Amino acid sequence: MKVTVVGAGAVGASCAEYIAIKNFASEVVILDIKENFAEGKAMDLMQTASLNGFDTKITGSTNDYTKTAGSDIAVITSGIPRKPGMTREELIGINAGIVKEVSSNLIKHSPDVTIIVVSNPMDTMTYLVHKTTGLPKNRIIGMGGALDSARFKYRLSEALEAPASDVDGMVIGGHSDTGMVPLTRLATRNSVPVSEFISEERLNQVAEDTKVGGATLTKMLGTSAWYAPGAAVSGLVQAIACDQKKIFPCSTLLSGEYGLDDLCIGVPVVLGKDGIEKIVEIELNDAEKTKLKESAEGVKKTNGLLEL
Ligand SMILES: NC(=O)c1ccc[n+]([C@@H]2O[C@H](COP(=O)([O-])OP(=O)(O)OC[C@H]3O[C@@H](n4cnc5c(N)ncnc54)[C@H](O)[C@@H]3O)[C@@H](O)[C@H]2O)c1
Ligand SMILES: O=C(O)C[C@H](O)C(=O)O
Repeated sequence: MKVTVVGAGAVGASCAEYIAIKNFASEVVILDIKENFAEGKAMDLMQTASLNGFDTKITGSTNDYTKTAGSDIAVITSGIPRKPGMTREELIGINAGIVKEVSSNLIKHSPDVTIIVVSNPMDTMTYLVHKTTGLPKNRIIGMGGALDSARFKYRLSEALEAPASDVDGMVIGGHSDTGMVPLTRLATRNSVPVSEFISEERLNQVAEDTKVGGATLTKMLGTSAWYAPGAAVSGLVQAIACDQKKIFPCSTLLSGEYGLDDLCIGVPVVLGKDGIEKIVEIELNDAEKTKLKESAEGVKKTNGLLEL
């Protein structure tokens, strides 16, 4: 199993590190445009192999896509991150060109690749890859919901004073400060609805904190987060590489599911060797349907800024 990670920055390196530590891939290639940067990150990571006990071979490449040839999965993290006070949508001007060029280069050398899009604004970048590459829809996956759901579980665990491993919950909708839809009604602590443990007001606070999870960290760090994003991407890569058939909320092209059409947005999907093997349509209540519809309108507005 060969995995390419484009972008050797904060998220790309974190993602490569988690993939290696989980030890399921034979090879990870990291590619960046900055001279020797990916090679340096790869060497530094390889020097953790004996310490962390993995056999994955990690190599770096300065913009040489021949080294990525035959990749089964490619992760696109190249592009600029936001700074405090910015929205993800403001990154579209620079990142759209980068994502378009990178996805085209990847496919030239790996025609059967499954692409995971991370660069922001992620739902729109995922849609751009659909519009410009012609890859089948099951092989284009946007990562946002897996991260947002992890942040939701973190906030729930805080509110419940329980370990995150005891908590389950999912965030659907667009990966934006206003568009996320944390499904509080369906969140559980060891199968018990969380509403049995905390007030509606506290649960609403959990949802609001979840939605601004990325912005909160960007304010604290001066740039956006990387550990949880890297871990979330590695979870998707592992689900595909190991044909796990796990459900994650991912950004995928909808054609009527959830009453939505011609956009990529986060909904639950089954991930396995064929990428997105199924879109799971769960029954939403009226309030959730309205929030998802509003979120979709926001994503479509950003998609409208693309020069296709
Ligand atoms: N979807 C998500 O959940 C999520 C989470 C975190 C970050 N992000 C996004 O991921 C992106 C990367 O964030 P980061 O913190 O790693 O940024 P970063 O600046 O640390 O790294 C980005 C890297 O991309 C490289 N790059 C730029 N243009 C390139 C090109 N054409 N080809 C190859 N490499 C190129 C840069 O040289 C840099 O090393 C940002 O757009 C950020 O908003 C998304
Ligand atoms: O917040 C950001 O801009 C980066 C990423 O989308 C995140 O949620 O951490």
